[in-house]
Amino acid sequence: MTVQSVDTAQPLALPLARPRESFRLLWRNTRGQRSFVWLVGIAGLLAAVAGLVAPWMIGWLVDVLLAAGVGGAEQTPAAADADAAAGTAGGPGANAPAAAVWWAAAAVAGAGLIAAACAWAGQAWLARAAEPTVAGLREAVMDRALRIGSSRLDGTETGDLVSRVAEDAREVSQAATTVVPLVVQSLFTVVVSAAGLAAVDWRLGLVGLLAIPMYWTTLRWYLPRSGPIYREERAAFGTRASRLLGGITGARTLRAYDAQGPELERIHAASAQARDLSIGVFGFLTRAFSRNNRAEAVVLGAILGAGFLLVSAGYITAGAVTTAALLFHRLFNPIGALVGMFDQVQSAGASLARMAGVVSLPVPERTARLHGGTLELADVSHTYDDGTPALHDVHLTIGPGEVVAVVGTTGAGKSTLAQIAAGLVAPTSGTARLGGVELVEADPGSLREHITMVFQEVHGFATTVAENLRVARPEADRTTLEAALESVGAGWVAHLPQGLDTEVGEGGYRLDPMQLQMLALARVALADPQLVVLDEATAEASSAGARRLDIAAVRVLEGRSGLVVAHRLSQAVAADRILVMSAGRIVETGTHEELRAAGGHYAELSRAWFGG
Ligand SMILES: Nc1ncnc2c1ncn2[C@@H]1O[C@H](COP(=O)(O)OP(=O)(O)OP(=O)(O)O)[C@@H](O)[C@H]1O
Repeated sequence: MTVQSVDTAQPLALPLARPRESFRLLWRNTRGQRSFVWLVGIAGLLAAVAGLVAPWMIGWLVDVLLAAGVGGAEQTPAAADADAAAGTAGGPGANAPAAAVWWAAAAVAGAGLIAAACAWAGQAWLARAAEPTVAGLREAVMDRALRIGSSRLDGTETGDLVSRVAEDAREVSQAATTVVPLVVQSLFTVVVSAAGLAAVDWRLGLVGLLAIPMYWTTLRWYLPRSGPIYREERAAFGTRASRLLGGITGARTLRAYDAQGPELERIHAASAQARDLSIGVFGFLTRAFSRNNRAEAVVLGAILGAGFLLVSAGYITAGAVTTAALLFHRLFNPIGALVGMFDQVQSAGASLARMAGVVSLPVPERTARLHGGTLELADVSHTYDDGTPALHDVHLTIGPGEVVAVVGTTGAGKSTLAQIAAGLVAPTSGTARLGGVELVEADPGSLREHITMVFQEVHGFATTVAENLRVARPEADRTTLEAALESVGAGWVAHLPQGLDTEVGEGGYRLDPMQLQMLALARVALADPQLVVLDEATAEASSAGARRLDIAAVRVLEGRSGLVVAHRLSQAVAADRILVMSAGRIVETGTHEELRAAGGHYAELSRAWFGG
């Protein structure tokens, strides 16, 4: 049994991590991949810098051509300086403009190749960094989810926890491999191009800054609207899909009643709604981008206007203005992409915060070692987090080798008692001890060695039968596994397609509930604990199967103490003592004969079950 840590002092809702904690967790999980993270950064920076070459070269070319008198333009003083720098001063020869064009073309092509190589390498390195990081993150969440108190897992938080481990991990993983590369590349391009713009001329750089408030206004307009619109569209897609599926699966019934018409109308209505919403989303995106385009047109116009004045005043060359305008133009796509991806980044950030929230849950230190002995529950009461009372002042002692059965109506508190006896749930008041040591303080490994619990719903892990058994004892060899199976009468495993190596669980060989229960009992034999807690372990099987399971349970209990939650009275008859529970209390105690003679609840149940 995997004994989970117990912490009753937790608040009910699973927490969300703050952005800083989320980032720290993410960074911690990049351990081992950091060199790839840096390489991604360097490749992104190089690609962005290589992207500066084209605007720069075109600006230079403009100056060279102007200096050469191509287009009949007059040379400004600043152009003359540039000319000197370009080595074409003193009157260009006939070949100078042509050579400059060739040089510029070669530089642009070279830079393009470098940018492409960097983008390709960056993408490959990012995959190397992101996949193990997200896998580590998922494992960290899973690890914590398995170690926090099982009372939390059984409560209202289960769904939340499952969605954090499954959906949020998928969201983060998708973002890491699709959105993050684009965001990183866009950010580098924006920063490097803006720096390039300021380096060309600080005055033009200042004019370029005008774009920031304009983009900001677009973002403020876009963000609050985008989330609800996309959510509505996704919900409409979901409705359409389920309507279509319902129509297909129910086709025979619809035909039988000749009721296709109304169902088709409903499908049509759902499709029309999804279509209209998609058109609306398209319109919304167009409006968002047109706002961006407006900002870009205004600022580009301002840069050209300011450039005209600066060139006229002789401060800069026409080539510099060309470079500045092209650099500003380079911002358009990445900024558009950043705005478009903002809500995806936000949603991935929210998922990361939810995952980090699980990892931040404290797992209390438990160090006490158990040494076996008598199980003693004293004054035990339990109320679940949602306020449901389950147990009231329960006293129970199970000595070494003693088997106690618990019977009672549904909701009487049997399972709660079993989980407290197994150390899986901490009672809200009172104590549960084994050999004088409190179970809630016992080291999980020590608890696992001494107490094993079998639940009614036995899980078959998607792996081989052998690995399913090794959950209880990882080092067990095949002979040990076979002996354990034999001891519970599960010889049928040898007749499975690949015997112990048969894959079971999701997608594998389908084991029936009785077979799964037998594997669970074989696990108990492998774990070899002092105390076994069986919670309705045979309730699901058919009567023939139930008899075989009863025998297996009796064998597993031989030489051990046991607490058996018995749904069928036949399970309780052989017990040394029987407890009858009602509304969270133990109302009768005794052997089968004593309780029958007493004429109380048990006698009534017994008459109904066995007759007479
Ligand atoms: N995780 C939980 N969160 C909140 N309430 C719970 C939880 N588990 C059980 N309860 C409630 O506690 C009470 C006792 O339940 P428990 O499962 O211990 O009874 P039981 O005798 O084992 O019932 P059954 O035979 O149906 O399994 C019931 O009212 C039940 O609804």
